[in-house]
Amino acid sequence: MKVGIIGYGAMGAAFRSVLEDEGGKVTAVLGRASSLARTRAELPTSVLVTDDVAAFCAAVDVAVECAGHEGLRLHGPRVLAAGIDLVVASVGALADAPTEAALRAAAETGGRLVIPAGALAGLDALSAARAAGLEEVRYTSRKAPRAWRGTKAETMIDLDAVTQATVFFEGSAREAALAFPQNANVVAAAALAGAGFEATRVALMADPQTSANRHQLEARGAFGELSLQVLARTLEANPKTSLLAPLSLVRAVLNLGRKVIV
Ligand SMILES: NC(=O)C1=CN([C@@H]2O[C@H](COP(=O)(O)OP(=O)(O)OC[C@H]3O[C@@H](n4cnc5c(N)ncnc54)[C@H](OP(=O)(O)O)[C@@H]3O)[C@@H](O)[C@H]2O)C=CC1
Ligand SMILES: O=C([O-])CC(=O)C(=O)O
Repeated sequence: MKVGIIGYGAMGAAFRSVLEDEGGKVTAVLGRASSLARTRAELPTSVLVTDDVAAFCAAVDVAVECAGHEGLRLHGPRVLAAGIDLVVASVGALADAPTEAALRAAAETGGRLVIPAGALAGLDALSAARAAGLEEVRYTSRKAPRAWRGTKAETMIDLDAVTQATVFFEGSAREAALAFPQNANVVAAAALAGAGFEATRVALMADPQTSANRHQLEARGAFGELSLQVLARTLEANPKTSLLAPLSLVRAVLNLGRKVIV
């Protein structure tokens, strides 16, 4: 399987490293023109590094998006339309209805759109439980103040002055995913798996006592109750992003080529 990466930042690089440890092969990277030289320098010459979507599509069987909401919106539909399966990290982009519609329409006749759990756990149970009816789904994210820098959180809470775990946002999964494109992709995946973007409730917290990303998921329905917590190590290159996220992308890609899928 020839694997392509769209967006080679912290997640893309971690994904490639783990995929290759697991025996997979990255054959192409699609980046922005402004960062091609930097990306080229980080990769062996056998990997195509390009900003040309057609050339990228010709070089891969499967694509993994690690490029942020705008990157998924720009490239996702074209990659799917070329018949290439697309595993996405920036799931929160689907909280924008036209983007969700464009991706679903392209997947209808093209490659499959794969939405992995990313840094969260429990999406299998949530998705299964939905068939019997979900009454409540709540997600809470707790990250160090530095993980919220450069985001809308800076206008909601004084990240330099926070001394204890503090909630600075409460709302729906749609509101969270659109307002925090670098930090609330997991709740978009939970919403798509379970109760939907409106009914899935979200709280976001800054916690100066933690260096990990803490994800909590609670659900209640006809199936019973679910309560879980992921205390995730973050990537050195980006404290917003949990290591579990690129690991989840690797699992999703490898499962596409397996006969026995767990
Ligand atoms: N599902 C999940 O669990 C998680 C999902 N995410 C999502 O993954 C994304 C990537 O995370 P991370 O790697 O840590 O972020 P980074 O900021 O480290 O990397 C993003 C990369 O995407 C590139 N990029 C931006 N726009 C485009 C574009 N139009 N085409 C191609 N490449 C582009 C950037 O390139 P440049 O150098 O030019 O800026 C950069 O290299 C996040 O933005 C978020 O949406 C993140 C964490 C968890
Ligand atoms: O990596 C994480 O901890 C989760 C994250 O940023 C996201 O969902 O966007």
